[in-house]
Amino acid sequence: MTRVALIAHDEKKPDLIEFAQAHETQLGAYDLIATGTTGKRLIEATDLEIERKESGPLGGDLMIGSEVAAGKLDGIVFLRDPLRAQPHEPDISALLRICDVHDTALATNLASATFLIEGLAD
Ligand SMILES: O=C(CO)COP(=O)(O)O
Repeated sequence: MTRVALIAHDEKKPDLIEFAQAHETQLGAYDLIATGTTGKRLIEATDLEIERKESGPLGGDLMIGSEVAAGKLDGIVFLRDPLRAQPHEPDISALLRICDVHDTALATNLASATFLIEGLAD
């Protein structure tokens, strides 16, 4: 089954929620995982079932990265906040890097997230 990770930094969580609501039917057909707070907010705002990992600053990005390394994920939507530094920047860089190592589809803004989700549907 297609497995997708959803992640957003705090300033971008409203955008990700709106995106998930707009694509709820399609996302509902997938195995979904998310970092802790992102998952909590998405579950509150949609009817999607989502497996929650740790919060990003507590290792959630790395947990999702380990799934990428294990070849378990088909795509990641990761709406980063480009305007604020994050305390766990090394973990974020590690996740982006491992996606490139394994050629795993990664969207870091809404425009590319739309392409990713449309691509998964094909
Ligand atoms: O910090 C994050 C990604 O780097 C996201 O973590 P939360 O979903 O727990 O806010």
